Amino acid sequence: MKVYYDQDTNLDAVKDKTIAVIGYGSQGRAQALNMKDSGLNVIVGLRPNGASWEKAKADGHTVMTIEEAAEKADVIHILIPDEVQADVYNKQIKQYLTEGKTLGFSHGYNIHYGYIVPPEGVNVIMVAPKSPGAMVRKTYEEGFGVPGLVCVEKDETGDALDIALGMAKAEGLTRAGVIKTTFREETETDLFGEQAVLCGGVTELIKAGFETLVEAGYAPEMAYFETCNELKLIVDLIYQKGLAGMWHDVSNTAEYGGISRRERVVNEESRKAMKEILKEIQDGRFAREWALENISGRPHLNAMRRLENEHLLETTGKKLRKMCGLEKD
Ligand SMILES: NC(=O)C1=CN([C@@H]2O[C@H](COP(=O)(O)OP(=O)(O)OC[C@H]3O[C@@H](n4cnc5c(N)ncnc54)[C@H](OP(=O)(O)O)[C@@H]3O)[C@@H](O)[C@H]2O)C=CC1
Ligand SMILES: CC(=O)[C@](C)(O)C(=O)O
Repeated sequence: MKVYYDQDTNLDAVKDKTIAVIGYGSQGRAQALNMKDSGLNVIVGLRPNGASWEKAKADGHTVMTIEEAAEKADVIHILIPDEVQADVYNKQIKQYLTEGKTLGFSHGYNIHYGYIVPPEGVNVIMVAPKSPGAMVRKTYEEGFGVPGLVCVEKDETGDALDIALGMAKAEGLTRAGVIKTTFREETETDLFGEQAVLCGGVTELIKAGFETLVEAGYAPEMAYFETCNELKLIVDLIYQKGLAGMWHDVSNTAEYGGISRRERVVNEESRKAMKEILKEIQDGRFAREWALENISGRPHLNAMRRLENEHLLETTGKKLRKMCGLEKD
């Protein structure tokens, strides 16, 4: 796969365009500030009575309603939650998508599953940082960036890829490296990652390890240190040096014990479950389930949030870090 870096990219295709960032949350704030600091003409489209309006104004942005921003912009970059994008698009954006404009996303979900169907004559691109928004901003301010993906679903003007790469450059992503892929690949791999590995898999592993130690009589603080706090340090090591580098840096005891026992934790059954999770993403079962959950007011998500927040890890983490001087007020 081709990786695009700073030296391969320029801002020519975007420097004279007005870019509307719709939404000012995790991604919206980070991407709007980075593009603005890179000299692009950014406007922010929000709902007037929402929490983001004042936040975006305080950050120095030109803020307006979603309709006004969509009408004024050459590029409309939708950075609101996936589950509300189709409704907002159909009611507040679609009518301003005139020929030659560009519609942008940071996740392929609504285009891939067909919840948003843009009109003819409009570019459809993706600029997707592979990182939470806060790190998109932090690394940019530190002079570097996070890696990202770009996609071109439709190129009506002949420069859709240049527009996507220009936005990626202005967001700092090409400092780390940007890969060109497709809406299908980004959607399916992103959903799989957040379900089976990053958010779902890892939190279940942490909770299972934490509960095993606490139920065996060890102090929650000890269990937290071992299964959560140190996990970050090990993952940092993997991020910097790869799996081999991490095994090199930990003790021989950890290396022997870890490699000889890990398949009793993540085993054939877990791998089979991962394959099933991916199949549900690929055949649309997850998307339909998530759509139904939202139509019915998110009863399951609300219940899961309550249970998750009552978990020992939520109360022990911050309190413990403060007790140990690892976290200031
Ligand atoms: N979170 C992440 O780290 C990543 C997210 N993405 C993708 O980026 C996109 C944005 O995600 P993310 O930044 O997490 O989203 P957030 O949940 O952080 O978005 C919050 C923003 O959306 C606005 N908003 C919420 N609901 C509505 C609505 N019904 N009408 C108008 N505005 C609304 C909020 O405005 P208000 O203040 O008025 O409520 C706020 O400005 C998604 O496609 C996501 O998949 C991609 C990579 C990483
Ligand atoms: C940070 C990221 O890309 C995630 C976890 O997939 C998301 O928040 O959507």
